Amino acid sequence: MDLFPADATLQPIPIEDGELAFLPQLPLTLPNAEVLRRLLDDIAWREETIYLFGKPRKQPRLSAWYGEASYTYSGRTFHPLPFTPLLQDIRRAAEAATGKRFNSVLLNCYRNERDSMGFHSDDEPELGPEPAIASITFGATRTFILKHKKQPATVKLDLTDGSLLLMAGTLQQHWRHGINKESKPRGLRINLTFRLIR
Ligand SMILES: O=C(O)CCC(=O)C(=O)O
Ligand SMILES: [Fe+2]
Repeated sequence: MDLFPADATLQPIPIEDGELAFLPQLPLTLPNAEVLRRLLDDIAWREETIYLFGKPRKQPRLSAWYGEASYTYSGRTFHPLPFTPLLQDIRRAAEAATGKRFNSVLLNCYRNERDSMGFHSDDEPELGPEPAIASITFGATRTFILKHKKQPATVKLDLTDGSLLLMAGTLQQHWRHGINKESKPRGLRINLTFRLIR
């Protein structure tokens, strides 16, 4: 009997200038499909407006913040909603799988293949210089793309249903990441990025 099957422990993904590790299935008490359904129904999803060169634009996805610490973003202070029992369970599982501590979560809902996330680094000062961020996916697979800031290096990872990707070390200093729109039909996907805000 294999007591430590490879897909039950966090596997490092070799990458220069940062740390990445992947767990194909985060151990949870509920099946992934049930977690997806509850997150879709229970989270206070918002379609945020962003201003691009002064013009209002709807973000191409739904989002929500939950947790125990307020945070500042683009000069505004946000007060997240308190963790729900399900989010507490997922946080505990993420902490057990990674050995890191988290006190807030950004949720993003990609309704179909047209929803996306622009390239960015999660490098807000309140996350600290080497933040550990646990990215957990439910539902459809989408390709997570990392682009190095100084070199022509690109890394693509398929983030599958129930998986956890840990970003850590100097990754946010050296890489941007995002989710592109796709032309092939994709179903609903919910991603949670757990963070520690100081
Ligand atoms: O949806 C994803 O996999 C990426 C989410 C992300 O980059 C973020 O929440 O900062
Ligand atoms: Fe991010």
